[in-house]
Amino acid sequence: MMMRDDDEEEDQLHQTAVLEQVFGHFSSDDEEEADNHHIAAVLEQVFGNSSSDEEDSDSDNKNWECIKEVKGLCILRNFLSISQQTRLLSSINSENWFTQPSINQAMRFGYQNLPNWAIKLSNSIHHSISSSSSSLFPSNLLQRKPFFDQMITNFYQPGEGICPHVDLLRFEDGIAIVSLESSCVMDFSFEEESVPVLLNPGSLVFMFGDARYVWKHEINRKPGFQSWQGQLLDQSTRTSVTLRKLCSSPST
Ligand SMILES: O=C(O)CCC(=O)C(=O)O
Ligand SMILES: [Fe+2]
Repeated sequence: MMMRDDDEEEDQLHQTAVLEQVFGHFSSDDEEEADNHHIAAVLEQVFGNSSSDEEDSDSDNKNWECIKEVKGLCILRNFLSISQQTRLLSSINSENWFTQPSINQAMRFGYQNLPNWAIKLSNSIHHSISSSSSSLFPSNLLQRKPFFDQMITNFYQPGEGICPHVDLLRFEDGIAIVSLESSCVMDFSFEEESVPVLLNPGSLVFMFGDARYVWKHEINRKPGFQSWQGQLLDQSTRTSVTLRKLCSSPST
């Protein structure tokens, strides 16, 4: 969080006063234990929950990696911390979308129909993209409102993936995919060329231009196909959230 200097100074004074108040009067063991709880509570109040806050700190200095062979394909590997991944997964699970084995995909159309957690995710993706250094991304994409208004959550069992495809033209340029649980390799292909990209849990993929319109993407999780740097990847369940923007006048 950014703070003005004078706010910061005032805040430090406040913290000192609180710490003095907390640490100033240890006596017996019982009292000490009670105090420890109190200290933890006050520290949390003053500094926030440090274990998660440290990890969840702002995304400005996280680094985008752009895949040079596939123009318009960028990935932010540390988009979500472990605790953020856990929270997102539990929000998805509380939708109860995937309680029957036959259902492995949930879609929502229209900004007002997105779950709250998807709106927060969309805001956070927008922030990560717009705070990236220099001109990695086309500026017209960043200015559209809402940034995303369509969501697909896919739930994959081991062995399940997605066939090669280009996303439908009814969606605008600029598509985001957030990966959770099992790592997987997504293959981008164009004519004879194929480029494997590792999608680690917590990563954010953003595709635009050629990566979105020209290259197909595919995940083949059939036994034997998921290998990265010569090593077969462990396959457990995988969840992904894809966010897109519907075109205002739909194409076919
Ligand atoms: O699950 C993924 O990572 C990709 C999903 C996808 O490509 C799509 O829904 O169009
Ligand atoms: Fe897709």
